[in-house]
Amino acid sequence: MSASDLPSCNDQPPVSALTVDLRDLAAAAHSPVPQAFAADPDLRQILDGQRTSCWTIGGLGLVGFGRAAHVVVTGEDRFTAARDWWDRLTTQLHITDPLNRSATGPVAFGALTFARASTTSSGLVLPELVVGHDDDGTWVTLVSTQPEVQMQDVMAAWTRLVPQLQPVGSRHPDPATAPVAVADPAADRSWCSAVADGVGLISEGKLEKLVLARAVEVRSDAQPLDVPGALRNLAADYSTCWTYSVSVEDHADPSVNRLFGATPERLVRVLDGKLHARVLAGTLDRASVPPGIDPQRWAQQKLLDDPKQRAEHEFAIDSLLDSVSAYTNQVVSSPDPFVLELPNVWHLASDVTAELTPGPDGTVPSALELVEAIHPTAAVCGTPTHAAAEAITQLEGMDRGLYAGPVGWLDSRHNGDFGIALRGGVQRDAHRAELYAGCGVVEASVPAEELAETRAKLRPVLGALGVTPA
Ligand SMILES: C=C(O[C@@H]1C=C(C(=O)O)C=C[C@H]1O)C(=O)O
Repeated sequence: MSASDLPSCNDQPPVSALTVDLRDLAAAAHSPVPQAFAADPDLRQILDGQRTSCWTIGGLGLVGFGRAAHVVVTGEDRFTAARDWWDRLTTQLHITDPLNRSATGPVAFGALTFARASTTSSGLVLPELVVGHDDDGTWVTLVSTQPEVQMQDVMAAWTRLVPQLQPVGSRHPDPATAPVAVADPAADRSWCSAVADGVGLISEGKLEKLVLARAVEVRSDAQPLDVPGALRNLAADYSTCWTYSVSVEDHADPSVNRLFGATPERLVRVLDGKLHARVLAGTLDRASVPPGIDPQRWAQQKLLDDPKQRAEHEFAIDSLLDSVSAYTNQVVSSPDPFVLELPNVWHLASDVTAELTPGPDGTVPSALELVEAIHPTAAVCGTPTHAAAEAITQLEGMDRGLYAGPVGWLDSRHNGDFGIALRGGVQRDAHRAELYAGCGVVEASVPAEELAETRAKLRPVLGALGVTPA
């Protein structure tokens, strides 16, 4: 299925977009922008509300409010259909953007399924108002159905859509009414046997690596799940990860099928003709350090010096380099991975940058084009890709939906930033969410250890939701 004609959801299509510098907006007479925010525009202060889209890291990034248009796409051509919709939409918009740099002007938030055969909706959302903050400044973009947009319209939209400032920092609900993770020992056992089957396929030479994941259900009977609160907690406690939230479908109840989490893995960023990626594969639970051992030495020994972890990482980095080779003549990647420290785990990580080669028309490929070329890497699928994807379908026995798919944003100049939707989940309704975690499986993998690794990866999002540990 492909994107249909504009508009996808609203009766009236957006026709214009205006970007203003936050300083100008805050300085205008009767501005609704709090002076405290103008002085310190840490986006985590406005990361609230039920209809918020976000992509933030340490207070920088983008937060979107409301919905001016969206597109839902599925199937193998979901990337091209989304791209076509966005190109058509932005060509038709009258854009006033004096700042004219990455992420200013209209931006869409997007989430796409891991598998082409998934029945889950992929898509893009163009929020009505976006607040952006990077090292060079802070701006606000309003998308409107009116041909002429003024500063007053941006102020009115701010008043209507932007929540009250919240202090940055994590807060957790009362343990007495905390949500619970539904324990399912039989599902854990069958997941371990799927891992053993995966190891079997590798031993038979059918695969070299595959990534197997499982889902955990969280329920909150006493009160609605606080997903905005979880986003604020993740953004505060995991400030080196990208906190994301996108609702592709437009449900009257905004909690239905909302994707959320905080990922440490950047699939691809396109910024002014350059590509950036952070590949992760190889994991160590920080809670596993034996007493009396220096944690840094332990991490070095168990990750950098361990052939199993290095092999897992090698597959992931090779798959990325292979898929970007057609788009660049010059790739820079450190010869050895480094150890990335997160509050819950250490990962083997490699940062990659590349100069994109312009096509005959002088433009470089768009972020979404690269996302399509790169997804799925062996960090979340396996090697060889197609055989691993088939094994995942057979062994996991679930539709991954948006988990492990690309999530992020794109602008109208082909810039964008996409991560892999990990360390999070999908809220199903006001009282229920499904969270996901997976691990790379190689010949030396031990099922019980992989199960423990998924638990370590689930800790951040469970903690952010206030789930009481079992
Ligand atoms: C699959 C996940 O994580 C991926 C798998 C990793 C591994 O196997 O070591 C590490 C980081 C991610 O690339 C997940 O978090 O669900």
